[in-house]
Order: sequence, then structure tokens, then C-alpha cells
Amino acid sequence: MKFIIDNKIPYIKGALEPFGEVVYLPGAQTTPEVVKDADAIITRTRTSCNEALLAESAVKFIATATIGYDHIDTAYCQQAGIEWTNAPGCNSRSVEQYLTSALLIMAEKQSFQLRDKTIGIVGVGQVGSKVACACKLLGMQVLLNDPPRERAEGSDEFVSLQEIKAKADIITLHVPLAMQGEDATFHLADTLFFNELERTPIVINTCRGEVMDTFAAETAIQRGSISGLVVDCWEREPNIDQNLLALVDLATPHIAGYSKDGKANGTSMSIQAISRFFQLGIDNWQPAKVDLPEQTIIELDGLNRTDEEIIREAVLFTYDVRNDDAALRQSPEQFEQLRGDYPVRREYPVFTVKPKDVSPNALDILAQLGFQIEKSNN
Ligand SMILES: NC(=O)C1=CN([C@@H]2O[C@H](COP(=O)(O)OP(=O)(O)OC[C@H]3O[C@@H](n4cnc5c(N)ncnc54)[C@H](O)[C@@H]3O)[C@@H](O)[C@H]2O)C=CC1
Ligand SMILES: O=C(O)C(=O)[C@H](O)COP(=O)(O)O
Repeated sequence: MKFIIDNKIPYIKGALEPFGEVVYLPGAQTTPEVVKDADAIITRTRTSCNEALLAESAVKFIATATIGYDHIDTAYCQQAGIEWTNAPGCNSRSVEQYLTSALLIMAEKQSFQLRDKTIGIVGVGQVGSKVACACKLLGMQVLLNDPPRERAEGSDEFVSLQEIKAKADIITLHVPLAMQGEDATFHLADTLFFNELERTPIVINTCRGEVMDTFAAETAIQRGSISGLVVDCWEREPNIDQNLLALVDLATPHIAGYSKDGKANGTSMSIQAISRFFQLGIDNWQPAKVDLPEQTIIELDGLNRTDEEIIREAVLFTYDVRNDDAALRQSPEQFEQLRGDYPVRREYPVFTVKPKDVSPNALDILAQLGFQIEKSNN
């Protein structure tokens, strides 16, 4: 058997070598010639898996180690009898961590408390529902918009996009990119969307660049119809719009899902799927070890500090979006290199908080976010 694997997928070396030939390649070098005699591809968002790539190939199965799968032409795969899978939810906690960090930074920058704000979450799947939980823990009012779920579940927990535009102080987008159909999301945030916003919200896009119209977003900032913009996903990545970059509050190179935990989940879900498909007998495969940051102990002193200040310190200790923002602004032309050489970032559960005079409420929130908490608090 022959497997083609994107060489930026971590923790995967050695998993498939016992079962055949394994070729590791940059996504951009995954060409029709390379996949011609391959049985399977393990890929990322950087490889368009379409007829142009696959028509002459022997590929029977594609696993993408990502949540989004808009780079896979699923209609073509169905017609060609090629099975595929994504890695649902693999890095959703990482995006939640990004959101929490960004919200706490924006609250400090604009001198507001999160608990006084209403957030509208557009797309309430794996990511959106975790973001909703985190926002509720932070004391925010949460509005949920998800027409496909609303139709399927008939639940009254959802509101219309119109209501979000009217009531939200912050709007965050967590939809898949869909170019057409009843729930199309291409340019969901367009000129009309921005013109109808009633509370000059902060807008956050960590789903796909094409969900937000770049020109409309720039105009919205310049006209003051939004009070802030956080952008992780851009139209035409990696050639991002320099005007937009100059206007946004936090700008990052599509790394919201880049915790090592999220990457490791994507890798193991892909290997397990390949194993099930080809009956390789490694259906429970896991990476041997996942990198840790240098520091995993967080000493928190709660004296004379609000709960939000304490939580901000703990969250930013694990991940501060401003570091990725600074790196991108310094070298926007290095967009792909910044992604490829991304530093070690871990999610909350690997961190232990050592509290001193921290309120039980703040400790409870940190524990619910996933931090380990040491018992003594003095
Ligand atoms: N920046 C990054 O690093 C990452 C970005 N993503 C992006 O985030 C997207 C969402 O991820 P998940 O929550 O895991 O996906 P998911 O599939 O679990 O949830 C998506 C939700 O959006 C809803 N939805 C679909 N069309 C909608 C519309 N027009 N309006 C409102 N809701 C709509 C769906 O019903 C579903 O509940 C992915 O498709 C991917 O594009 C995901 C992970 C990392
Ligand atoms: O999982 C997704 O969906 C994402 O957007 C990933 O974080 C993107 O990762 P790459 O495949 O571009 O490394």
C-alpha cells in the first residue's frame, strides 16, 4: 500500500510504515503525479482534493486531519467512489482557548467587563458550543444562531441572525464554508450584515476567510459600524489583504486550532480512520507523546484583583493571542511559515493553578475551563 502524508502533520511518523510505503510531502507538492499510485492521502487544508488531483489516481481514501473539509470536493469523491473523512472536533478546544484569550484581551483593551456583554455565536457545532460554555462561565449573555440545528432540533434555544445583529456586543463566526444552498456561508458577513449591526459590535472570524467579505469588513471598520475586529482566517490565504491587516485589532495566521492537543487529535483520528478503512488493526492508535510547554505551573495571587483579572492572567499564561498577532504583523509574507513552524501551545488541562487568595468563584471558573487547581489557597 502507498500513503501520501502532508509533512506538516505532527506525531504521525512511524504509524503507517509497517503497512506500506509512506511519502511525506508539503501540501503544495501533492500533485497528480505523486498521488497516481497512492491508496490513501492524509492531508490538511492546503491540498485541494478535487478531480484535477485525483482523476488519474488509485486513491481510495482521504483523511484530512482538520475539522473543516471545504478543500475536499465531496461531490467528486462520491462520484469517483473515493471515501473521505475529516476529524470532527479535533481542535475545537484550541479554538475555544483562542476565543477566550481574544475576548479577555479585547475587554482589557476597550475597558469593559465581559460579564456586561452579550455575545452572538453564529454556528453552534463543536467549536461554537464550547465557545458558548466558556462565555457563560465568564458571565456573558450568550445568543446562539444555527438554522440547520434549529430546523433539525426544533429547539427554542436558537435566535435569528437578525436578533444577533440587533442585540450582540460581540459576534463570533463558527460556521463551515458552504458556497451554496439554503445555509450558504460564503460572505455571510457582507455589506448588508455590517450595515444592519445595531450595537457596533466586535466581530471575530476564526472559521474561514471567505465567510467574511474583506472589503465589507474594511468599510465597516472605517465607518465605525463595528468597534473591533479579530481575524484568524482570511480570504486568499496566504496572500492576505494588507489593508485589512492594518485595520484589525488582532490578526493571526489561521492558527486558532493550532494547539498541540488539537494537532495530536487530528493525527490520531486520521490514522484510526485509515486503520478502519484498510483494516490495519490500529484502530486505537495514539501518538506516543505530545510536546509540553516549558512552564505548566501558574502561580496566581488574587489579592485586590477581580475574578476577570485573575482568569485573564491564567488564560493568557497558557496562550496570548497578541504573540501570534505580533509575529504576523512583523512578517505577513511569512504566513505559511508562521503556521508551519508554530510554537508549542497546549490547552488548559496540562496547566496547574497554584492559587493564593483567589476567590472560590474564580477557582470554580478556572476548574470548569479545564485547569488543574492545587488545593491550598493561601
Ligand atoms: N481557525 C481554525 O484554526 C479553525 C477553523 N475551523 C473552522 O470552524 C468551522 C466550524 O467548526 P466546528 O464547530 O467544529 O464545525 P461543526 O460542523 O461541528 O459545526 C458547525 C455548525 O455550523 C452550523 N451552520 C452551518 N451553516 C450555518 C449557517 N449558515 N448559519 C449558522 N450556522 C450554520 C452547523 O449546523 C453546525 O452546527 C469549521 O468548518 C472550520 O471551517 C475549525 C477548526 C479550526
Ligand atoms: O481544522 C480546521 O478546520 C482548521 O482550520 C485547521 O486548524 C487548519 O489547519 P491546517 O490544515 O491548515 O494546518
